[in-house]
Amino acid sequence: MNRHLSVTLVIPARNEESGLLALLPNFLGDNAVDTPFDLSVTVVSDHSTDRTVEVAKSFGAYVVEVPEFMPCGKGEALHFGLHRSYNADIYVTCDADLTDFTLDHIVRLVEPLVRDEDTVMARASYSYQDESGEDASTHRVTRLMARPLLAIFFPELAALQSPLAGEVALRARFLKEISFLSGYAVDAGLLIDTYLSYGIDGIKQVDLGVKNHRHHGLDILSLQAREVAYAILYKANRISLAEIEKDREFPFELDPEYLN
Ligand SMILES: O=c1ccn([C@@H]2O[C@H](COP(=O)(O)OP(=O)(O)O)[C@@H](O)[C@H]2O)c(=O)[nH]1
Ligand SMILES: O=C(O)[C@@H](COP(=O)(O)O)O[C@H]1O[C@H](CO)[C@@H](O)[C@H](O)[C@H]1O
Repeated sequence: MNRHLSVTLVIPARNEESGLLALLPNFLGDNAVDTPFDLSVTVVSDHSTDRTVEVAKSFGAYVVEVPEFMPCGKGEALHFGLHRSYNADIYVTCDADLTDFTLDHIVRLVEPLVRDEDTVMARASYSYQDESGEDASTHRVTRLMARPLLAIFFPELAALQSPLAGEVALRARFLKEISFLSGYAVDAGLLIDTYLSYGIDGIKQVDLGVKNHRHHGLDILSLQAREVAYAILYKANRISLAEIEKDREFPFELDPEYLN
């Protein structure tokens, strides 16, 4: 890798002050000197009411705040943050609640894009087992809903271990070509768009071992599952935008006007 390559890590964060306190020291501050490329970090505060903004700034991250007029949502935050970040060759995204996502993980996610021009997306692949080797209560939306539904409509994507993981490296030129879906639909939307444009060979998996992160209860997971199901059905042309929107409070496919 080389120092002329610019990489921007974009972290959507809604009330993540405690997550960021654990995560940001992994690659900002003293650890920043070791990057094999030019790395900048953008934290996108999504209507946070805690100290997310102050904590991110205290580590030297570039902070953008989703404007009041935009709805909350992971897709909204990523959409806004990616476009408000400094120009980079490669963008990496990660969730703010990961406890042991490090500079090494960023380097490993970027590597397939550096090695092969035809790779557009490199995505984290995590174990379903915990450190003791037991099947863990993890990837619940993935295993119970997303992979079975992908197996029906996009079988090649069902073979991915962690098709919803938020830890992804993306080539900048690809981001200019795609639309963003709102809320938790964004991860599945980006994945399927990449696949439809570049095929399975455009996507590489990077084994990052065990993922340690906060686990939501079934109420939030059920909302997540619905949004991811919408994304898969919509991209499979099995459901229309009108059908989705009558069941939602905000747009499913994000309006580029949000970026102006
Ligand atoms: O309305 C939201 C919901 C989530 N997120 C961020 O999106 C990432 C993933 O969300 P979450 O942790 O809820 O998903 P999980 O990984 O638990 O499925 C986190 O950094 C959140 O702070 C956000 O910016 N806005
Ligand atoms: O992988 C999954 O099934 C869900 C829930 O994860 P856990 O069961 O709490 O490990 O989490 C992912 O899906 C979300 C919706 O697409 C993404 O936003 C998260 O980044 C991802 O961790």
